[in-house]
Amino acid sequence: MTTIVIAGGGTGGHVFPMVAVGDALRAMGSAGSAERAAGEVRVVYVGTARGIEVQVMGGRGDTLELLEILPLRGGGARGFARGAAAAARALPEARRLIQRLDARAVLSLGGYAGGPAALAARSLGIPITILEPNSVLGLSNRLLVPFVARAYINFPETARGLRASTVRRFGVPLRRAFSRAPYGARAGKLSLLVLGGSQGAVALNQTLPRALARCRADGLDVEIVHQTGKAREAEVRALYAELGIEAHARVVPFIDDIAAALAAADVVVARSGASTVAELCAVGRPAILIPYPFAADDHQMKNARSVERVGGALALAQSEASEARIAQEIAALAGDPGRRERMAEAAATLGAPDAAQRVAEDLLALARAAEERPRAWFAGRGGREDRGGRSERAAVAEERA
Ligand SMILES: CC(=O)N[C@H]1[C@@H](OP(=O)(O)OP(=O)(O)OC[C@H]2O[C@@H](n3ccc(=O)[nH]c3=O)[C@H](O)[C@@H]2O)O[C@H](CO)[C@@H](O)[C@@H]1O
Repeated sequence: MTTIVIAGGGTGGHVFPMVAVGDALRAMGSAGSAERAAGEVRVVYVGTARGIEVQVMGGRGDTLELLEILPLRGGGARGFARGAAAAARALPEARRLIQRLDARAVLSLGGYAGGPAALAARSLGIPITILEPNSVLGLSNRLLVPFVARAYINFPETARGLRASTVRRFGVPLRRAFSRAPYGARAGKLSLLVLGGSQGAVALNQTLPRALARCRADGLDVEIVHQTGKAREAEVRALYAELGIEAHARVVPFIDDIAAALAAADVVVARSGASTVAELCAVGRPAILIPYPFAADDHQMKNARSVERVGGALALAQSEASEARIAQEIAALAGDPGRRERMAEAAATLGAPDAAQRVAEDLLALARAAEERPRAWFAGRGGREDRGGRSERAAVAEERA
């Protein structure tokens, strides 16, 4: 059996690609698959108690191991120092965990747990890889760059600063449900889907109801499905009611089946987290993207611009995204089904629904190649020295026995 560790977490943007790769790996190791002959595949997720991995992986019955780690970003210099100290303390714990799991490869998505789990594995001579769905490498993945055997990326510009031999541009791994859905642009009623990312978006919660009210006051037949984020639905529902348009708005905190919601939408108004954008493109829907303005290195704007450049979306900075402007853009799209159709087509050119499968295949090949090689090969490249010619794994197995 080959055990692969997928580490990271925090928000949906980290956790859902982890799940996507994990499911693809398991499918490859299950009966009926060509890779099955080489043995079963076990996937273990490593995260922290603070992220949504606890709910997501917990809800799916996956194996999730938790490390105790603090964020490096967001608390200023003192917060960084505290986080770095906690990460350093987490290393021995992570090392014991990787040894206990007998992991053959580690994939880090960044987030709190990704760095320590991957560094621990590297120190044991186990190949490590990173996955970066955004155009700019996250902090924890950036620290791992010198040690990685592979960097799975989505945007071409992410390759800058990475060793070319390690780069594989497969896209953002998506859960299986996401695939191209035919787009029947028609005049008449417009179904709008508002997505605030895994946590919802306060700015969209405040602006979209008012924009919808304007559209309807101007005689447009627009209906809305509005995802608000946890514990925000009551206030958003109240706003639609106050504006007298509650009959035209379905307000929900979270949507379990985003693929179906996208397929049912004529136009999507959304934040531009990497997975949201990738899912939009995989399904092929026109969008108005309003990036979260405080994302690290403004990466959401870069995500949005990449779709805008091919003609699949309109990217609106939050400072420009007034209710009047949004209403105006919705009206323009409502009145031009041909344009919407072209945007849907354009967005779909960026779709990569097979990214999870491609990452899984490459990762498994890497793990199996490493299994066959003496551990000293890795140790010679910066990993820990082999003990007396025996592989580290053999030494660990002996210690355990
Ligand atoms: C505020 C912030 O820093 N956000 C970051 C976070 O966003 P966030 O966690 O919002 O991530 P994404 O937009 O990338 O992905 C959201 C994921 O949650 C799922 N989903 C969302 C809502 C819902 O109701 N149901 C549901 O299943 C989506 O289908 C998607 O798979 O991680 C992304 C990936 O690193 C980054 O690009 C974002 O900048």
